[in-house]
Amino acid sequence: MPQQVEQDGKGDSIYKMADKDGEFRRKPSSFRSFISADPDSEFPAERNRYVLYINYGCPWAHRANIIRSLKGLDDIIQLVVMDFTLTPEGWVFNGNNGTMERDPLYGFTKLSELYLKADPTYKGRYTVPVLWDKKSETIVNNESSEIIRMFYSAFDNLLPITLRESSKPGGGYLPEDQRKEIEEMNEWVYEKVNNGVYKAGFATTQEAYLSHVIPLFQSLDRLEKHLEDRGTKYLFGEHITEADVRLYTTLIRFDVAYYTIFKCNYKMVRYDYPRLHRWLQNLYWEDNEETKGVFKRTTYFDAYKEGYSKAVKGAVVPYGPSVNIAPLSQ
Ligand SMILES: N[C@@H](CCC(=O)N[C@@H](CS)C(=O)NCC(=O)O)C(=O)O
Repeated sequence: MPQQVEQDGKGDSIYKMADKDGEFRRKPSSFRSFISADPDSEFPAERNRYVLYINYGCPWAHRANIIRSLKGLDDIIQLVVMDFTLTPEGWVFNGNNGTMERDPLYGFTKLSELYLKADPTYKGRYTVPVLWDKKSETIVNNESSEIIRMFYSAFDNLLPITLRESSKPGGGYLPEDQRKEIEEMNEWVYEKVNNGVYKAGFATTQEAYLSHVIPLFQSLDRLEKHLEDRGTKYLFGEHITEADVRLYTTLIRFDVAYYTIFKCNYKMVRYDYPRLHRWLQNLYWEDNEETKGVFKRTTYFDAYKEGYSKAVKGAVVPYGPSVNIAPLSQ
């Protein structure tokens, strides 16, 4: 019996994501501490003290991976990459797909071991991303929306001036003057798009599926209109904000994985949403001051196709599409 399923008692298989009523409900994350620039805090920003555990398939882990590199924290926060195939024992280290054979810190083979080291009484799901503190040997935080916010500025004193939020022309990844608007968008994009694809994909009744897939496409229409009305390169102007990062990790998986595997097939980004498509292409292909080539470098299409196929319990990976993302000239 898989450990996770035993713990939350939700069914006979880890692959069964929906509750009895056919609805998939993502559970709140449990570890919610913050790294701080204050040297006297519980988790002070220090070089080589923290480790980010991810896999390349997960869109929430992808957010954290993108911001880690955009912020120039690659040499400050260690990255540990696990296999993207969900097993009956949860996420594992196995050396597959170019990932690590064992946890480099403790030699663990399962992510659950890390959670239980942090808290032997832990009863939740063993999710990525995880931000680990090597000094106090515990999980600082396992909620991506909070991990990325720590990365924006907590380590700024350790970074060259140009990489600090205070020197960014647009005000950084969460500019104070746009914070309200960005947070408003975060809310519905999370509910209807980021998590909407999962709620459609893991639904086990027609009713549950339709109740999520329809609002998903209405929200993509709304995002397309937002870009049209604003006429800006990114969602909130000429600089990347967290709204762009949070949407990117879902849209880059859309045509290659969610469209087929999660049955989100009413429209395709590439054919039906010209502005979102161009926005996505710019983020992926451009290598400039804004993107630093990080979006492309952290994108793994094969992991999306294979990882999601296995997560919905089918071992068969879709053959297409023939082009993962069209070049910028198209
Ligand atoms: N709210 C969390 C969600 C993280 C999450 O659900 N991650 C998925 C992978 S995409 C996971 O690890 N699932 C394993 C499981 O639920 O057992 C975050 O944003 O960090």
